[in-house]
Amino acid sequence: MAAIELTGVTKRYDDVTAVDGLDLTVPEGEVFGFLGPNGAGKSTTINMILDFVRPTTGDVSVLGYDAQRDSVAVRQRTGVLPEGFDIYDRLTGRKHVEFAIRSKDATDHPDEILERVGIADAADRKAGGYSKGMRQRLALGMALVGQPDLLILDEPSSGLDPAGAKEMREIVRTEADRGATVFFSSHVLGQVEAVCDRVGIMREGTLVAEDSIEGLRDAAGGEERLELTVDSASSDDLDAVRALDGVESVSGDGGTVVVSCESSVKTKVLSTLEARGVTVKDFETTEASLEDLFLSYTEGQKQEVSA
Ligand SMILES: Nc1ncnc2c1ncn2[C@@H]1O[C@H](COP(=O)(O)OP(=O)(O)OP(=O)(O)O)[C@@H](O)[C@H]1O
Repeated sequence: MAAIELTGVTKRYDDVTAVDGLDLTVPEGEVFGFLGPNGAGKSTTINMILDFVRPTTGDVSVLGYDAQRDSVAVRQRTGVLPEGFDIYDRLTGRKHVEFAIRSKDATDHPDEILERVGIADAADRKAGGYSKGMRQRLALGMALVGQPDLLILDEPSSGLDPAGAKEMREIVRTEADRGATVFFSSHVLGQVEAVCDRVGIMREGTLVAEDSIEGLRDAAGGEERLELTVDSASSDDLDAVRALDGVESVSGDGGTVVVSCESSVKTKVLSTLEARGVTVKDFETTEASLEDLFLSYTEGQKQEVSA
């Protein structure tokens, strides 16, 4: 069963088509990064998954349920970090989490949740006084309540400092390891790269790419350059590397081997040399920039600077 399945989903607002014939399947247990520039249709898609917005046409199924008919069941098993999360200024962080626990009929301990998201120290402070990043951490904590089968995180890194963004990624991984599906949106590829199994890139309401990070790298042109320092490599050794699928060019002068190849064959290059008795003392790679690739998929649209 897919955790999320959208089939031919379109959402129109008067003359704006926010989402245009979208087909998207996210298997259970996957960490899926949903990317795209401002206005690409990410929030609209998330809102349709949660039945906050109804599609003009098409079907949305979530955790095996019809997103519209069974929206209560979907929300019960889903943890959501919404975009622009509203806090209750007068309530403490702990009260927020207690509220989430009650509304989900969950048994979590509020302090454990607050500890996980790094704001245990501020548990008894009114959330109105929290910084932007602390609010974001609180929202993430509330989403984690009840061990949801599906986590939907809309721009989870927004407002987080680098340490917070890293902690967020670790939490995403931990949740995935216990079997949850994680679907999160971002307009910064770098933030999802380290944690996603797969990404989808939206542009003007359609999915323009859907792949693993590795696959995206290959699509970036495969222009990865691998520079190896070896004890000695003969021309036969170089020929053996040249013969590998995905290797574009090989040059070398005995002590150095330079290979242009698809990123997926990097390890094959190393193991081929080592199997031939060549000792690899050191290596450096220059990777294709994913951010450049992301822009190549989405360019032509106005880009706002991300928060
Ligand atoms: N309620 C609405 N009424 C009219 N147009 C809307 C509405 N909601 C979204 N849109 C339009 O649909 C398009 C997609 O918006 P959406 O919020 O889904 O994009 P997004 O990818 O989430 O962008 P961002 O990264 O800025 O949050 C935009 O052109 C937006 O103006």
